[in-house]
Amino acid sequence: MTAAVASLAGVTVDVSADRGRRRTAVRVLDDVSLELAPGTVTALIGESGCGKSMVASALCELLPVGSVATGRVRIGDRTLDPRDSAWHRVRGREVGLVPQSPATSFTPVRTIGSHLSETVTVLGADRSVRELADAVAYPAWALDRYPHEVSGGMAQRAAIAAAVAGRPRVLVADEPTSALDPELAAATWRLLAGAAADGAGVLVVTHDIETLRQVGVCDAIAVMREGRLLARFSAGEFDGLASTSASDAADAAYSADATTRLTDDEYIAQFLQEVR
Ligand SMILES: Nc1ncnc2c1ncn2[C@@H]1O[C@H](COP(=O)(O)OP(=O)(O)OP(=O)(O)O)[C@@H](O)[C@H]1O
Repeated sequence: MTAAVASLAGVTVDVSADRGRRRTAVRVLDDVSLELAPGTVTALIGESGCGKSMVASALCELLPVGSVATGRVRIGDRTLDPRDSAWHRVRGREVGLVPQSPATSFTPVRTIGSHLSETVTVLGADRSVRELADAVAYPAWALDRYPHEVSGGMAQRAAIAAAVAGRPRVLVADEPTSALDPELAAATWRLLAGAAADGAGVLVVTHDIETLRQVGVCDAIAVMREGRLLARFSAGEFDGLASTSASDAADAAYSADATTRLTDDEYIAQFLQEVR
């Protein structure tokens, strides 16, 4: 296998939470190991609250304040501690993040063009604002628009333009299609696949595995449950399982009583069912 462009090795994260009058630590990631190969798109899936966004945050060191992380994060040739000051230079340049709500992640008092211009300057990007806009099919006439004046799809394109400006070797997108209709979702997946075609290792957190698979740009699928990474499949393995032996387990999982706790295999089978 080609050397990974990013990896998590045995990453465990505890965040502190209020429990009545006491503060307790809640484990949100439990010994997670994951590698991203260059030129590939990996989808991270699993039920709500299982820790997908925490994995994305760990790859950018954007974990909640007060969280305690152990394990290793490697980006390119660097192994970074969670509080390493080098993260300031790594974010944007080596790891790009496409946020879940691009329209609200931009400052409302500045235009999209102004945001991209600042990103280009800060990162010393090798493409102009116009070139970045062209790369993601963001219309030049809309660079003077404020974030609230553009559609969800346009805001998403602008966010991807900002994330790829520094030509990061790792691109992390947290539910980038959650507010988009299927057509715009497919266009977003293709843009992210374009970053992979340029050599990046791309991780997408998504509940939209069906559209992603339909577009045919997904190389690997990792399944999470309760802070653990249960399994990682190549797209071919996933398709094979979805169409054959897993079907029975999926049917069993779907018909299981709501109070019945699924086994890990049944849990995985639920997701196979979605793309069958
Ligand atoms: N800022 C935070 N502070 C404390 N706990 C948090 C914070 N963000 C998330 N959590 C907790 O961490 C756990 C994992 O959350 P996470 O957002 O990673 O799940 P997810 O799989 O991305 O969910 P979803 O699909 O609903 O976005 C959950 O128990 C959540 O309540």
